[in-house]
Amino acid sequence: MSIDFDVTSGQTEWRHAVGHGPDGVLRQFRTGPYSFETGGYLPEIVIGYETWGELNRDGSNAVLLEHALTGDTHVARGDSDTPGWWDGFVGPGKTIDTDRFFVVAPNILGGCYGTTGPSTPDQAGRPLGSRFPFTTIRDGVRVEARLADALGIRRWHTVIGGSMGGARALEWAAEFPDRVGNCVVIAACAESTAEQIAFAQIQTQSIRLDPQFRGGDYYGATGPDGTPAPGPVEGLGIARRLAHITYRSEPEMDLRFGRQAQHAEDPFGSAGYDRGRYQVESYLDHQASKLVGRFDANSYIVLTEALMSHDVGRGRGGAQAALSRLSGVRFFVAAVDSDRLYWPEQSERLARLLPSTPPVHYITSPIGHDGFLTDIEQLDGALRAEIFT
Ligand SMILES: CC(=O)SCCNC(=O)CCNC(=O)[C@H](O)C(C)(C)COP(=O)(O)OP(=O)(O)OC[C@H]1O[C@@H](n2cnc3c(N)ncnc32)[C@H](O)[C@@H]1OP(=O)(O)O
Ligand SMILES: N[C@@H](CCO)C(=O)O
Repeated sequence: MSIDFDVTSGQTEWRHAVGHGPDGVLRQFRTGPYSFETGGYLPEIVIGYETWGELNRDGSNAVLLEHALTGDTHVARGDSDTPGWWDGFVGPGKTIDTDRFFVVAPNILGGCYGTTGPSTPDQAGRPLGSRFPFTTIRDGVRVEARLADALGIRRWHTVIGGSMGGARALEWAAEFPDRVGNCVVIAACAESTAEQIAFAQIQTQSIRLDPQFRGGDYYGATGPDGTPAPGPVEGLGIARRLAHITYRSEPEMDLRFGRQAQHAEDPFGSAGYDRGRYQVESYLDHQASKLVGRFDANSYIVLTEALMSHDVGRGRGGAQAALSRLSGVRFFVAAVDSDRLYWPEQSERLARLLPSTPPVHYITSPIGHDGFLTDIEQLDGALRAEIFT
């Protein structure tokens, strides 16, 4: 499918300059036309990204930091007013020391934080919506390589990410092994498993089955009375509720919420009917409402399906063959011990398939998968000793 496309017609003032301005401030780069792995095409892809620190003369201190599913480019506060999602981990004197390293964090292809995605308008100003091509993690990496070229980075000192960010980091190593010095894969695996795909499918279906989804072309839609339609917020909210359960552990939820009512006066019928609200329901409602307020439903589908497609061995003779070729890349593999979405065994398997069979480092946390966000500082010592020496 060919689409006339003009990123300048969007609401955002697009910036074409490449390089870095103030730390932690979004910039955008036009990469040009792109043919997707499974056959789609767009005449222009823009990548939104933030940077911290200075690239040294030989370009050897560049770190690529890949965010997770609903993450964004704002990893650290930098010169901005807003804290980043890995603030304790990236910054002056921190594990990824921005006094020493030049850190680049791009929004993934298909996202909604500055990079071309389904909400990006075409030349006529109409969001791409359902016309946005099927996207893989590999597609995302390939367009990021163009950003690296433009920034003058031939080889990354390190590519690092957690969860989907870990899948992106691994795919970078497999696709461009001579461009990755170190690869840090946290709470991720070699290929999405049947269970991960199953959880993901329920999420994408809950959005698609929302009547407000309108086949993906819900932008600017109005209701029968002419007022703006809400978009598939109910479906997106259900997707986030389910996803969030997988991001947390059963013991943590039980300890935090148990069977407690959100309000002491809430009635609890003996059969669970005619009741008030359990605390955990209120918590999930809150997580849903927060995501709905900050994320585009089509991007959620595109990125979830990209993650379903994650398979480092696809087209490379399988995971073992693909990974066995990566002897020139130093790997650091980490898992969260209580993760029930990316089970530690999957990180152990990934490590076993790598030529160097590195040990798996553990984040010890009762939280579950989200421990790669809340407890990342636990990797400080090992990362300083092995990667950011
Ligand atoms: C690598 C990446 O790029 S990933 C992107 C990073 N960002 C995100 O993931 C954004 C989504 N956020 C999250 O997933 C989480 O907030 C994390 C993982 C970042 C942090 O987790 P935690 O600090 O453990 O947060 P937690 O799960 O306790 O949630 C706290 C929220 O729940 C609310 N909450 C707690 N109990 C209840 C309850 N009974 N009823 C309603 N709300 C509740 C808190 O008020 C708080 O609200 P706030 O976030 O609006 O301040
Ligand atoms: N909290 C993370 C979990 C997925 O890794 C996110 O929303 O992206």
